[in-house]
Amino acid sequence: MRITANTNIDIEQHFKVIAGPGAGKTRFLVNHVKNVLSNSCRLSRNRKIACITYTNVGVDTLIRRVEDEKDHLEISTIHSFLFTHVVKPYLFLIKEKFNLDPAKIENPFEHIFSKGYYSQTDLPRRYVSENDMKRVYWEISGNECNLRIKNKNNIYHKSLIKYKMFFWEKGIMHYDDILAFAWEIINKDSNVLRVLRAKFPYFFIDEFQDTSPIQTQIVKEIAAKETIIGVIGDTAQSIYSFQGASMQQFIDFTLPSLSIYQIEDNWRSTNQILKVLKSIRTDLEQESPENKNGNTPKILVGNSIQALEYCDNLLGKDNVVTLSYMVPTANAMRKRIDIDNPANILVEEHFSADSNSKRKRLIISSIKAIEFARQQLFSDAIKELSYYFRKQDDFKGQKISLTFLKASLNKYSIITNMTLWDYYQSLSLKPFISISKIREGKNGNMTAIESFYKKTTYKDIALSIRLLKDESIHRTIHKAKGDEFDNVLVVVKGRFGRQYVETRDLAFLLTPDLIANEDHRVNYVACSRARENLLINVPELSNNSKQILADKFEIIDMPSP
Ligand SMILES: Nc1ncnc2c1ncn2[C@@H]1O[C@H](COP(=O)(O)OP(=O)(O)OP(=O)(O)O)[C@@H](O)[C@H]1O
Repeated sequence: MRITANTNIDIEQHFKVIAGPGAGKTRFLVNHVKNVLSNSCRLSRNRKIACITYTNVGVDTLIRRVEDEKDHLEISTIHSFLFTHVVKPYLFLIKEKFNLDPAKIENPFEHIFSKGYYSQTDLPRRYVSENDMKRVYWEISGNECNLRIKNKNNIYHKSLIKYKMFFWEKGIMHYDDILAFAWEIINKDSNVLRVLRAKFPYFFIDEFQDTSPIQTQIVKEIAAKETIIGVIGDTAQSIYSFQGASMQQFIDFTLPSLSIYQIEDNWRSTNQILKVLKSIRTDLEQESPENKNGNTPKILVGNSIQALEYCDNLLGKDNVVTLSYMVPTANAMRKRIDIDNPANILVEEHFSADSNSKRKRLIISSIKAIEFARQQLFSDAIKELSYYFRKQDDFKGQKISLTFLKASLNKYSIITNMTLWDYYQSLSLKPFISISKIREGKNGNMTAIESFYKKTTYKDIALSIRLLKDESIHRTIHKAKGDEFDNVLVVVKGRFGRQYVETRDLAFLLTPDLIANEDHRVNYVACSRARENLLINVPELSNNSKQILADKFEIIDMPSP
């Protein structure tokens, strides 16, 4: 059934809302929450509405929009919700199965591959590479939840569990473990579900297209009694397959007497931007109900920093949000450096040549902290650093961290141009830092570690740093999901260390296929964030493509740098 964002639907019926970008899904959710708050007799101080959204941006947007009605609401990401209400309080139920010490387990972390732990497992080196370990995920099959490796048919569950247990023994739980543990717990003791349903008579999930199979399974188990489930999403915005999500999950999702609603229209973007969006996506004829008119979208061909300067001149400095596919590109835009073919390397992976984990952790944390502080994320910066100085001041290392950060920010223009070697030496001169010496080679022959430190720059590392919470104007597309901006510059580059190739990297405009191609969906999400002005930067554009795109875009060549 077709509805609008302001329609009041039956509050005691499971529902699924399907709609394109800017249709008002978040607005619908806010409106529906208000409707439930006003009309439900099943809420109290201890019985709340759970609002789950996939991103921190989503959480913040909802909090902002629901304003002062937050008391009967629990707004969080699915990981944070399941950690707080299922895993943390009931971990003891599965402690034997996974050899866990509930007292030790802290907040979850991202999985960072550990060579040391890997070498202690019986994982067959010939078949499972270190790189494969980045694609480990949990999968439910029948009555079991098993660890698997994406794109591998063989099941290495027992060996993978052994690897994971090394982390758990140290109190380190990964984000994906939360879902598996939550599933194990609710299947171990039905009382957990009973309590959960009693606490949350309504359970709404935004951005449901990015839900993984385990999450869907958990939601269905909650829905079996009492709790009303509502899911909202858009298949064309499914961009988290690397975390196990699939758009099919959203398409197939059903519950007994589920009502299905559709919201059409696009309230966000101008007709000119909608023309671009419609050319990428043919299954949806979105119109602007207010018939918003604006500027023709632009393709800026050439150097990305010149493109950014062009935007500054056209729309005012810092009035454009740049959206990039990869973390290094977003960081490079922030630092106003044009980089080609960024690779997708985690900071920790850069340091594989250094086997001294204490030294490399301190160096990595210090760089992370400086970069967080540069983005005004001071509490993240201090959290990252204070551990190392915890015994050296009366404030658990926070005072020393602050002094370090202040001095580093003052000298940032020098630090950012240092080699890692010089940076490491500047750290070792600080009286409150104790760092073990790097062994140097003899007779002009550098050791592997020395060579890495001398050939890598601080800047190389800084470009790979992911901000935990990114609300800056230079973001990755994934971090901009659910958000909207007046002016957007989508920065298109070669990716994963590959040279830019127009037929592949600009295919989302030239030969779009949102069903089969996640990269196209990611770029579609980027373009659909723009309210007034959409600009796309590409390194080069063939004459043929210029002709194809000329009916939707003004094409502007940047002068040679
Ligand atoms: N019925 C409406 N009347 C006026 N403005 C609306 C209406 N619905 C939505 N909007 C506005 O349109 C913009 C997009 O709405 P919203 O963020 O809810 O869309 P969405 O469907 O969640 O988008 P996306 O999936 O792309 O994140 C917002 O600025 C919102 O205020």
